[in-house]
Amino acid sequence: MMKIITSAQMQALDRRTITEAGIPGKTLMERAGHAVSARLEEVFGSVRGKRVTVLCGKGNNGGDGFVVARLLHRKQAMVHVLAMASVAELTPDAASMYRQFTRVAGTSRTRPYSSTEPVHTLIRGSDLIVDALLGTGLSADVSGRYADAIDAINGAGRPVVAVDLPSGLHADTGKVLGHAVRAAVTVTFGLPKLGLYLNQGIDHAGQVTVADIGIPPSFIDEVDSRTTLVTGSFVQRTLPVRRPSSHKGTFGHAGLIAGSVGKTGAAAMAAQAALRVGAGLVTVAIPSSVNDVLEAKLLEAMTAPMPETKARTFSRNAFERLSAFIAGRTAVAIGPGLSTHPETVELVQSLVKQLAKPAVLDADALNALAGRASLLTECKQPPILTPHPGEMARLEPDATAQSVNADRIGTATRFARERGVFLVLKGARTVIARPDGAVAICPTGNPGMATAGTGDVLTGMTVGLLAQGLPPWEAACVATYLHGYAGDLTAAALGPAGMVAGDVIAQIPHALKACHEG
Ligand SMILES: NC(=O)C1=CN([C@@H]2O[C@H](COP(=O)(O)OP(=O)(O)OC[C@H]3O[C@@H](n4cnc5c(N)ncnc54)[C@H](O)[C@@H]3O)[C@@H](O)[C@H]2O)[C@H](O)CC1
Ligand SMILES: [K+]
Repeated sequence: MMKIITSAQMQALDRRTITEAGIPGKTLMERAGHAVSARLEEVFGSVRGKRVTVLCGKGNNGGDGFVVARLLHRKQAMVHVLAMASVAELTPDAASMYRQFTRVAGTSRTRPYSSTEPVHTLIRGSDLIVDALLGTGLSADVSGRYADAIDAINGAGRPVVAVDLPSGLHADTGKVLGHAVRAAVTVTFGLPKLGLYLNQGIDHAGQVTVADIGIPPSFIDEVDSRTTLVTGSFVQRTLPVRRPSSHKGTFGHAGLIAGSVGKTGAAAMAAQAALRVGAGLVTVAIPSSVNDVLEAKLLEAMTAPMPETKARTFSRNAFERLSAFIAGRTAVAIGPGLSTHPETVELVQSLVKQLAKPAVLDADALNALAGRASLLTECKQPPILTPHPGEMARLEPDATAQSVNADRIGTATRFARERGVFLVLKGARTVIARPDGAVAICPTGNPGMATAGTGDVLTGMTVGLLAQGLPPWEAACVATYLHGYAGDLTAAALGPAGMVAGDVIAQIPHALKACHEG
């Protein structure tokens, strides 16, 4: 995992690196510029012959921009720099990089930014735009020429690469201070900043990559941050290993308590997802009258028909058999498609109270706990809850989906600590919290996943990893990352509008393979 930090923490790391590790600020700036230039070509291809407009602020963010301009000029891009400040107003490092740029490109390649038609035309005529106006030094609402520049960038409808942060975005809160650049790609330096993963930060940052610019790891270890980013390397080293001697039993037996009349699809998708993420065996406990329907949908997964109500949902008479069902599994998931029939709600509450297996509680199991979250402290093992904001609001007194989304990290951290559970608060971006107060943010996923059933898929993937022996924290983080990764592969292949949950299931093996290979 990678620590996520605030701009103040980044600035302190910057200062320590320069003063204690003796790495000059200009070296950091040069490395930052190289990282942006490399990422720009990785995403958009060779810059040779392309018109690239670099907008540079008066601080070190602007300084990074002058480095990018010089590097792209050397790669035969047609670079123009629009400077917000005269060289006399620049920070010393930025001024030095400005002079290095004009030395190789000539002063004709740079001009002062002005809110005039020729400048706007130049921006609109770019193939690519580099935003080096403001970074962690942003300290007030953007106005005046900076606001005009940001609006001109956004109005040009051209791909934008943001240096460290999209200008105008608050590094700690992800809030837009008046005006903010909408970037296709953001290259942030040292460590990820919280604002890139919160609120409007997600829309404005685009694809975020973190560039290593040589901050000493010991300094990073000393930063006090309880928030981390789930990374591909964390997933790669945490995924279960399949040794040649492995057999079905090695990968556990996942049990699902799911489904009711009209909602067998949720059970089927969760079961398929559990198998696709590598569980050895999967059995679905299902109300008896819809058992045959479910069997028709499933090949590899088994089913266990259970006593039901007249409404064809789990009945309280299923309690003993479901308790034995849970005892016979490596891990269980309760919830997809259960319905909120009063008898089923009562049954779920009784099962949760005596849970003594690694477990996932989702969907209608969470709805059964509405107003009864105190039952969770009776679980013998802390379960993983996977609410979306609406389900989260029902678990919390006086909460709404809006109030949950207004403070996603705080809500998830508080609930996980108070109830002693692992909490996956779904949404953009998904937040994973654990009983000791630590919290992780998942960088994968996209709006195409806002479609019926993707929650059931995540539930299946999570219980599938629990069944393979991953502890709850690792299972929750890895399942969420893989789920979002499979969703990203699906959106890339089918487009975000037309994709459905079943397509995400089909991409799970590809996401797994990509994460294994690193
Ligand atoms: N390890 C790293 O993170 C590195 C960071 N670098 C880059 O440096 C910037 C931070 O530079 P700084 O000079 O502190 O501030 P900015 O360049 O972000 O801001 C410039 C300047 O702008 C003024 N300002 C603040 N708010 C506004 C506003 N609303 N409107 C207009 N002007 C505003 C304020 O005076 C600032 O000083 C960081 O983001 C990185 O890009 C290093 O160069 C490389 C290593
Ligand atoms: K910027």
